[in-house]
Amino acid sequence: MSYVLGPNQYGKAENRVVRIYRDTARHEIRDLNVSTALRGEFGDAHTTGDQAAVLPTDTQKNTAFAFAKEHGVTSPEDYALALGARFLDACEAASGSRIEVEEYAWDRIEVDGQGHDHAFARRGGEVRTTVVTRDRASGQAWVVSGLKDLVVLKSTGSEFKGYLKDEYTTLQETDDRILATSLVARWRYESTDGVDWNKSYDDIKRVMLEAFATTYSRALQETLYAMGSAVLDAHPEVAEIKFSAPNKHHFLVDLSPFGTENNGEVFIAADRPYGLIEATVQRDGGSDAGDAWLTVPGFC
Ligand SMILES: O=c1[nH]c(=O)c2[nH]c(=O)[nH]c2[nH]1
Repeated sequence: MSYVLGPNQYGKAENRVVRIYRDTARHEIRDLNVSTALRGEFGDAHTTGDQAAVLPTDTQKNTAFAFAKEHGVTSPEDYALALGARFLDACEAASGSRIEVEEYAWDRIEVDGQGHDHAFARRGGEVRTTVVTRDRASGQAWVVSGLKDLVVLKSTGSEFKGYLKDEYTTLQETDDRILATSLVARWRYESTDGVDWNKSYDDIKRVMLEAFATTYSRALQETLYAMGSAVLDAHPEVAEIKFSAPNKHHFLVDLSPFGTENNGEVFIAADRPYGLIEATVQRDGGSDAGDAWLTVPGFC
């Protein structure tokens, strides 16, 4: 039997490129998932192992990040056209390039009726949840309501420093980082009577978003505590609130090998592993939770 190489292409899939425009205090964000591929005369790479014609997928990845700064992202189309042309220039063996871009849209978080300068919520929105538990013997009922998949991001106003260090610590302290999470929050109502559930939900969400946007963050832990305290302050009908918040890490990309500065403008959004920060904010001497959390998994 003899074989010939059929259709083939290669590239780097799903580069999570986050471009922040921060020339003024009012930041802009472009959040992309970029997949690149080249096709053409790459037979030798497959059949003889000779990689001379191959522009590595690692280089394609670097180019995707460098172009987010050097060319910019005014639209997925314009960025993809530029990237695709660059690969044809850089790789003679390529007869074609294919750039696929998915863009995640972000809306500014509203604070006092105004879009915040550097705090955003991902468009598409959250899922509202409730768990109601009833006990026949006592006749009691508990309502635990909340939300999940509320993806929020601050492009500044967040630091992480002064933490414990040991011989395994490599994390650099930072005064300015992206803070992002996909929030799960659940709150227990004091009572099942006299609550306007829809109004309460809408305002608790508003209060949480506003606290996220306006609290300078020294850690996600501090931000969660501020959000929880703000909810308890504004909503006497809420007994306690629990959060589960993955720290969606955004790492600054080193563009210096390409002679390009990166002043907090281009990040790689990593999906795993992630910090998982979980906390309860409750009233001092607050009411007994009874069975409220018995069947609610995933919280400490
Ligand atoms: O907000 C944070 N809290 C942490 O506990 C932590 N740990 C870490 O590595 N980065 C962060 N960020």
